[in-house]
Amino acid sequence: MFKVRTYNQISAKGLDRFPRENYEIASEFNTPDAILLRSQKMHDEVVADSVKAVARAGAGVNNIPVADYTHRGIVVFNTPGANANAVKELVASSLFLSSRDIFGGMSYVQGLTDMTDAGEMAKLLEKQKKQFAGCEVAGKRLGVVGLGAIGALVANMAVELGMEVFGYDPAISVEAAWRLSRRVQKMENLQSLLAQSDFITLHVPAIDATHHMINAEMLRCVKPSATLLNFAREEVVDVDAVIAALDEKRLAKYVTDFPVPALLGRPDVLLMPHIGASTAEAEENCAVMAADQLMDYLENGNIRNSVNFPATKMERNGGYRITFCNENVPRVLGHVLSLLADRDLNVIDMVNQSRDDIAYNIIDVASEPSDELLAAIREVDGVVAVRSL
Ligand SMILES: NC(=O)c1ccc[n+]([C@@H]2O[C@H](COP(=O)([O-])OP(=O)(O)OC[C@H]3O[C@@H](n4cnc5c(N)ncnc54)[C@H](O)[C@@H]3O)[C@@H](O)[C@H]2O)c1
Ligand SMILES: O=C(O)[C@H](O)COP(=O)(O)O
Repeated sequence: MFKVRTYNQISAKGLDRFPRENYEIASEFNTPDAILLRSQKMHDEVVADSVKAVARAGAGVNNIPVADYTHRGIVVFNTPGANANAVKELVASSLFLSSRDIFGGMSYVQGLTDMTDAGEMAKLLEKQKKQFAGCEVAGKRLGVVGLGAIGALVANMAVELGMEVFGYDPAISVEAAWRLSRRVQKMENLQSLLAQSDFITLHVPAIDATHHMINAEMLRCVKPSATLLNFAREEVVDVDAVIAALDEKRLAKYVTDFPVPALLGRPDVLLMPHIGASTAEAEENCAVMAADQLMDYLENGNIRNSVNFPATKMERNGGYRITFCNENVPRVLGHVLSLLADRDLNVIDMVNQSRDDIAYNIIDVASEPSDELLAAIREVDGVVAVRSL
């Protein structure tokens, strides 16, 4: 029986993937085999040595101490692209909400509680509507920073809206480049993108390289009429620099899914409570994908969509499966294979993959590995974690 500890609100569709005859799912377990979460901050959480994997039902993993888990042999998964459409749709809404005074107009109408005569009201609205006029997004320039799962959808959507679209992503993957409309123009640097965009939308992960990538210096490049949209993470933007730019009319508007108190009460900001991925569809997609990846790892040792371990898959063709991960240094695999040979264990099939400092191995053997063998593997210099499946 595997125990999966959940944090946050995980879609029931995802939880239903776990067959209850093999899995116990609960938000309280002292020694779970795996953790399934969304935005729960794990940096200060004590995670038991029993944990073999952590699945993030979502994209961003900055809430997880990934490097620490890697050293402990804990595989961290995420669900690339599973919530991208939800974010794209919120960005589309935000383009419209920031270019037209939809909120202002709606609250003005709702405030006319003293009116009783429909004719009078219609006359008043026709007279007052000019205060809520705005602009169209068609024909405007959108700069998309980060062209991964979300950025590419946003860029393509904006092309369809008739916008002129520019993209900046120095590390774009081949698959992401294939997904991108040919009408998205490639920018060589962030400053050039910022200088010509009417709207700038950020879709990069929160990593060291993107910390405060929008800062005072970068904000000096933007047009005073520009709107900045941040649906990526709070850390990507230096919010003090944004407030200074808004105060000095060097930036027109800031729209973000990551509000801080200093932004409250300003007419030039639109603040949302981190709802980019909060649709039934996205929550379901993420939870199902995360659950499937976790089960394949717990039951078969296969790794798909991990952010710290190499993608590894080996079909099961009978026999008994041993998996182990080790520091990515010479002789560890050879040493483990010699332990198998010493015990006359025949290898049916094996795979060895590495990623940065970590290596991961699946070995299928003809007879059942003993506890003594597993303990001997665990003792090999450089081995971090061993399992028999
Ligand atoms: N608001 C929300 O609810 C919500 C929902 C989903 C994701 N997110 C955030 O959006 C981020 C992106 O999600 P995704 O699914 O598109 O991820 P992704 O990994 O598919 O794409 C990220 C892209 O950013 C690019 N990139 C990295 N560093 C860059 C840099 N310095 N400059 C320009 N581009 C850079 C990468 O090359 C990649 O193409 C997530 O990491 C998460 O923080 C927020
Ligand atoms: O990185 C993500 O996937 C989003 O920020 C969504 O976070 P959530 O799952 O907490 O809504």
